Amino acid sequence: MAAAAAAFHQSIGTPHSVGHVNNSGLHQELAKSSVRFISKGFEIDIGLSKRGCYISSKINVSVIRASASQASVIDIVSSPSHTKANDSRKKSNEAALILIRHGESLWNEKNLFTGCVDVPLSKKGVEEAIEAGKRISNIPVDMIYTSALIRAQMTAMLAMTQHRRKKVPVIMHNESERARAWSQIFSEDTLKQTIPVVADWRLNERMYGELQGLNKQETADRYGKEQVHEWRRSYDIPPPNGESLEMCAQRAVAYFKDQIEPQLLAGKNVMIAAHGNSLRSIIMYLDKLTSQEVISLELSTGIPMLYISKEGKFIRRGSPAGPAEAGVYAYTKNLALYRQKLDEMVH
Ligand SMILES: O=C(O)[C@@H](CO)OP(=O)(O)O
Repeated sequence: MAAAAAAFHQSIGTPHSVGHVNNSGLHQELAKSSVRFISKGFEIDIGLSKRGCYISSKINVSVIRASASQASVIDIVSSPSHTKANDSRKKSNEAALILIRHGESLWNEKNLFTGCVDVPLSKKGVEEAIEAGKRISNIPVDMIYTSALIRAQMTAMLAMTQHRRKKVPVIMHNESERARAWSQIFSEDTLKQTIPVVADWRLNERMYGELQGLNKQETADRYGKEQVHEWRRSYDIPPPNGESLEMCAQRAVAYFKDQIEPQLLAGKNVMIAAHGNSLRSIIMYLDKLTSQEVISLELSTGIPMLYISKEGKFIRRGSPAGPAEAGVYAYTKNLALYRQKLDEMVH
């Protein structure tokens, strides 16, 4: 039953245009000198330099170069008897990694500091999760990691309701011997049609200490905007009795390196549904951001981000635009083939 494991994902980059900036759920951070937007496959930095205000954008050229020499995703659609495809996958080190910040929660809606308080998605958050699922519905997922918090788990599960492959995400219960034994699956065929979901507290939102449950605006009015900004967006200054981003990054990145990266290196396609700060930590590691760069990185709720893991490197591919847009899935041959197989299954 331990076989009920496995899975990872790839990401895709997209061309960018300043014209897209305002319509894609982008978030803006009140950074002191610069702001980075990440959405739909492009990055835009806006900031102040000695010469005035600047705007710069980035296309990852490796996106274009990233070819697809392997068939790592094909066998996920094909029957298990397609051993040739399976062999190809073993040789391949390419895998997709999808990151999704949970949809809006009931406390995001109320503008409350949330941290590790376990609140569910709002109605809008449910819709965002479903929309995120549509965007990734043509991308293979072999394994899902979420935090221990319901808003991330709801997001992962709702997103998977939209996936065209129709595998069933199943939460792994390894918290005790009995939990493990009682959640076993006794059919190999059924098992093959499942996606293991591993929930771990190390992917949780950073613990917000004594700010948890407080209104963000009221806290700013009371302690001053500067102080609240320092608590929310400095790298190594924790809020009262809470975790700094640095502390959050220590456990989230350690978990990524220990548990998730080996799966990617084995060619498994992975989705991670987590939180603003645990994902910023992981992106800091993937994109080799400095502590200065990460503090101005903001992630929108419910927007999937894709990376390709290849030969130990992570290539940002942005965010798939939607199931109807074929182009975004063709950034690697593997993703295009996977989608083609899905299309063939339907027709
Ligand atoms: O309240 C929280 O837990 C987080 C994420 O919503 O807030 P912040 O934007 O300050 O990181």
